[in-house]
Amino acid sequence: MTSKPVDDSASKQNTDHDPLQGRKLRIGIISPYSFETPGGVQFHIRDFAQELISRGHAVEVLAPGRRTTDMPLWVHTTGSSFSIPYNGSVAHLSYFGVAGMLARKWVRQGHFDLVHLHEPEVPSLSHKPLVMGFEPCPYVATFHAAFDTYPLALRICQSYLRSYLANVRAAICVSDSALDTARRYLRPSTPMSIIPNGINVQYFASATINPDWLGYQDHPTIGFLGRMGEERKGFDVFIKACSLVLQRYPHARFLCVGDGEAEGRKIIAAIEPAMMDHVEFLGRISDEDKARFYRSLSVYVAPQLGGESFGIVLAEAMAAGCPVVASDLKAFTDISKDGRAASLFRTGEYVDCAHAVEAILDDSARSHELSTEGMCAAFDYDWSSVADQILQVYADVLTGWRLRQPLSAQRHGFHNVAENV
Ligand SMILES: Nc1nc2c(ncn2[C@@H]2O[C@H](COP(=O)(O)OP(=O)(O)O[C@H]3O[C@H](CO)[C@@H](O)[C@H](O)[C@@H]3O)[C@@H](O)[C@H]2O)c(=O)[nH]1
Repeated sequence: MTSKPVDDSASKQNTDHDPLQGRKLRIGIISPYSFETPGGVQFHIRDFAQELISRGHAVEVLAPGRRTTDMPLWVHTTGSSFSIPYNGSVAHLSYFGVAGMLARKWVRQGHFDLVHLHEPEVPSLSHKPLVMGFEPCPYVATFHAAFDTYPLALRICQSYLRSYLANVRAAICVSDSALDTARRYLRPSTPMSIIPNGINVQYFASATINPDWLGYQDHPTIGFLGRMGEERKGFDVFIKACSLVLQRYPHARFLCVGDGEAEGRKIIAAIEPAMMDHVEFLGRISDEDKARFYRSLSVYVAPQLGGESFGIVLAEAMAAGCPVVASDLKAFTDISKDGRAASLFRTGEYVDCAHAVEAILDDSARSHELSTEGMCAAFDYDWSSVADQILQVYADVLTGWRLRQPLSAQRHGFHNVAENV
């Protein structure tokens, strides 16, 4: 799946040239979620900010929660957050008290050319500048969420959100599923583009193998990565499938990365206690180890049950050349190029999942084919092209913004960069 404009008014995608023609921007990015816990949106914002900085743009990020020592200096935090269950996950947000005032002050003092809001429909920081009717520069929004069942709370708030999101000048949706979400809140006239999440392909492709995690012939290693305690991540499907694989491959090892070991153990105890001796919990690992993990596995399994807007984990594993077995969710089917770049099984069907894993372990040619196809497909998601596509949206928005300014402001060079785009 590559970037594509959703309608005629959507921005043109062009990766052949610098969309900003050499201009450097001051960009503010607001995350709805705390950076204290790992998550797809936070990783996306962090890596995109790094890509922009490497291209010479000035970037500041505002997020809920507290600062931790591993956060880059350009990440600013509100100092506190609260947790709520959201789309099958637990989200750490800032909304009440001084959050709105902080967000407004941060936008005003940042003197940004453009502010990029992530998931502005979520009651958190990225929603605040819109609610306050405060628009010193244009707002672009990225929609990440995909819902299997649309939450009642969001349905109730739909018309309220529609009125506040009217100030979004362009929307970016990470997939078709995220576009369905965005369409509920945005006016049809808002330009919307589908631009996927990004990864650094080279980082994964060149990671060194970890001999401890390396699978070989009759001793394969099969991996899971994600929050094990969240039902939608499908850890139970993984465990049940693994117990079948173990019957064919008694020396197989099952390596599990991510938060939620305690919940993971409870799930195993409840459904397949015999698997306890064969599952190894590696906990939350560094990004470097994550790349080495994917590089070393015989097979990576993505058994998610729903609520996945994109599936960044598939793209990561594919970039590392790891054969992937994934549930046939819409977003995963798109990334897998309809099953050519990853082997798909019916969502939730652990027997199918086990068969798909065994088909790869049984046949080295199949394993090699998936590895090669996956690596090729992963290039669609490399930051080099994903960032170009986002910058093209910025360029279009800034041009439109400049045209909206009174002639006197244009003449005096206000919104300096927009003027030159
Ligand atoms: N280093 C490290 N990274 C981790 C770990 N656990 C998870 N991650 C990383 O965290 C990111 C998100 O992983 P998921 O658990 O799969 O996604 P999510 O937070 O539910 O993300 C949602 O948004 C993404 C971005 O739009 C979507 O891609 C995804 O499908 C989902 O909708 C991925 O880059 C994944 O590698 C860990 O222990 N260590």
